[in-house]
Amino acid sequence: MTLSIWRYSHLILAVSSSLFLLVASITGVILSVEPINNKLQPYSISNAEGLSLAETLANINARYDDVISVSQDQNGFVSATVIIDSKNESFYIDPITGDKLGPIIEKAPIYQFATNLHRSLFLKTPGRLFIGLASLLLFFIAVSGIVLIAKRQGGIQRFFSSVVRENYAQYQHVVYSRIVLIPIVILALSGVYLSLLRFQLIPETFITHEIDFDNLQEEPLLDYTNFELLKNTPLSELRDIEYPFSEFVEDYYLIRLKNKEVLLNQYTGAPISEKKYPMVTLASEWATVLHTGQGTILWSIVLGLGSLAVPFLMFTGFAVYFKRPKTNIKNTVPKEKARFVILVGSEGGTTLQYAQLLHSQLLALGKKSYLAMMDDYTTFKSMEHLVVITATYGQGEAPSSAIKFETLLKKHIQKQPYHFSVVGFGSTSYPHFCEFAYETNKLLQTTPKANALIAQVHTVNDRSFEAYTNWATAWGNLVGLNIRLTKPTKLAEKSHKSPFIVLEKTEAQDMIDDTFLLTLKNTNGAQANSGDLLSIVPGSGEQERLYSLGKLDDNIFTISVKRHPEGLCSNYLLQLEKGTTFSASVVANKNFHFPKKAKKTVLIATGTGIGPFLGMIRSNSRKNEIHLYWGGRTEDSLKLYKPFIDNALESGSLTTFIPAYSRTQTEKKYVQHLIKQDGEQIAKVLRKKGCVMICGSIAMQKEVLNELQSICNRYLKKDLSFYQNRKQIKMDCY
Ligand SMILES: Cc1cc2nc3c(=O)[nH]c(=O)nc-3n(C[C@H](O)[C@H](O)[C@H](O)COP(=O)(O)O)c2cc1C
Repeated sequence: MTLSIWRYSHLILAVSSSLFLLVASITGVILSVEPINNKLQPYSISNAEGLSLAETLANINARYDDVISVSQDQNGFVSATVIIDSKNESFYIDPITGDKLGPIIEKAPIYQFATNLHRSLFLKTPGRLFIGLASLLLFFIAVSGIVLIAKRQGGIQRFFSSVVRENYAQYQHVVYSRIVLIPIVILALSGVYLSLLRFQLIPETFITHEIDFDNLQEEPLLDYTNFELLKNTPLSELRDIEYPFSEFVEDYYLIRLKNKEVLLNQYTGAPISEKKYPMVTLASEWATVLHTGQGTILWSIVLGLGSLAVPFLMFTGFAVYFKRPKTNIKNTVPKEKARFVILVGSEGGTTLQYAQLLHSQLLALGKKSYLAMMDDYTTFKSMEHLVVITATYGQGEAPSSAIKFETLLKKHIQKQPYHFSVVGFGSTSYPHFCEFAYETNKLLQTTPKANALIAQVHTVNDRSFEAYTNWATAWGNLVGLNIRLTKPTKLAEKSHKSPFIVLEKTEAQDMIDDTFLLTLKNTNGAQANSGDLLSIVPGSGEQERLYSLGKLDDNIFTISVKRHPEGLCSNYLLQLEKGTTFSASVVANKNFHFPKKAKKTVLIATGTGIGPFLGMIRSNSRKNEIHLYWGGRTEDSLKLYKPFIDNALESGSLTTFIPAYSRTQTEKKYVQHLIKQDGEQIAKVLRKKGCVMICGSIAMQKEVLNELQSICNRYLKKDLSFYQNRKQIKMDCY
């Protein structure tokens, strides 16, 4: 079944049962306190479990003349019903001394109220039916939830591997449901069972004894303390024992043990009848204990927490659904007439939102653009340009709107030639970054009539609007259109601007490879760490640009900037004078913070990617092992950072610095070559729970990841994803 079917089933089940589940779970939390409260009453006697039934009865009979019955409840509390002054009295007793301990616990009104609401909503039979159905739906919700988590995590074997955080509600929903799913499944199933029992859909069977009254003997007479069964059965096995009603031989001891019922001749102690409880009875008891937690504090707490989690999961689950972008598409141009066809592979709807920006812009430019999902692929008679924009899910799999794309692509061969371009939306936090986009690109390359406009897939990490718009502008140039996408407010992050003062700046004449460093002081104390991003908007109506921050001191940061000849932001930053104040905001990038616990870290960067690492190395006051691999063009390229690196090596905050220069020798050397060369040492870092951090271009990231994968295969016999999931590989590439 496809992911979307599971997701919709999960949602519909949750919506249809939400009110009942809310009532049942809140009352369930209240009811989970009752068994804990009961169990904590002082009626449990240590050492009593070792007593035999014969000893227990002897102790009680010695204290009371007329005993009617002795019982033991789920808490292990022993009670007796005796006649005192011609009146029946029931109370808890000490089975060793026979002392009266206290009155039988009565259900407090709050528990009585909660029980009625929980079982039947005070609606008697219809209420019981609703609650029974809600339990069944809860079971299906839990099962579909398990499937969804397994799919999201990339297989059941990775069920408990770390969850990629996309937003608060989604993260909490997945993390907490993994913890409470098992108790919820048990609660739901036992609830269904108890409802079926109540409606007699599971027939309750009762024990009936056949007694041969004519053959009951009074000889050989034995004292009850010598009855075999009473002597050999421990008290812990007892549920209750009813004494003979009279001295007639036809009256007997009725003994209910945990697994059977026995009738004992009161004179000889011979069993008159012995019957094991039927499976249904035992199953019903188990269902009751599992559902109510009676008799165990630990299970009651688990059930209480499970019940408490239900409203929380409902809340976060609905939040996930309502936060999901709307995905309805309205086309004004019929597909037969469209020159531009944009196909989207999306699951959560964000990719579609981005695609809609391009579609609207094309329409605004008077172009015939048609927007559809990848699974709507068909014959497009006038198509000249196909743009496929797709997310990746699972382990590099298609999102739900692109599952049939491959089949459809082979089925509907276009008559006219056309150009195609593929944009991949994904996240470098997942092991198979944008893999489905790469596969789609490969597929299109072998499709008749399809010609690549841009051979490479353009990847967009973590919905970076900047990365997307860069591609859109480049694509527009190739097709002769001036595409300038503007970030819709709904995609804009809410960030608070702070004033930053320029403390230091590489002078234009000192720039190497068009790169310069800016040292900035934040004057109103916005908190940031190395690896967080500085968002700068170079002019009103312009898109933000993000720069990775290196924290040099409290409120002092550095950014490493590559000037692009036409780059609005890089040129804006370059012309800032020392002492100038400008406005920017900090965007948290928690996944790219220096690891707190790792003793050894490998940092890999090219060009300006070194920026955040400068801050991380500076903060390494504990002198943990840090190895920095850096790729630049020539030795000259290092000039900007050299004083810093030399200083760090001298102070011990950096252990080794290994550069790769691509233009100093005839044979080009890149960081991935260094990684390959030092594979064994890097494997050791990963094995010792150390961390590898990568910052720089996506192209470099791809090569380095390939090398890391080979290192993991060769030295560690594990897939790279194993370390990615443990956050031992951290990346921030652009
Ligand atoms: C369950 C799940 C699995 C994902 N798996 C991958 C993956 O394997 N590779 C990748 O690059 N991105 C992966 N992503 C990230 C998405 O592709 C990315 O967030 C994308 O922007 C989602 O677009 P959509 O909202 O249009 O579906 C995954 C996201 C989720 C929620």
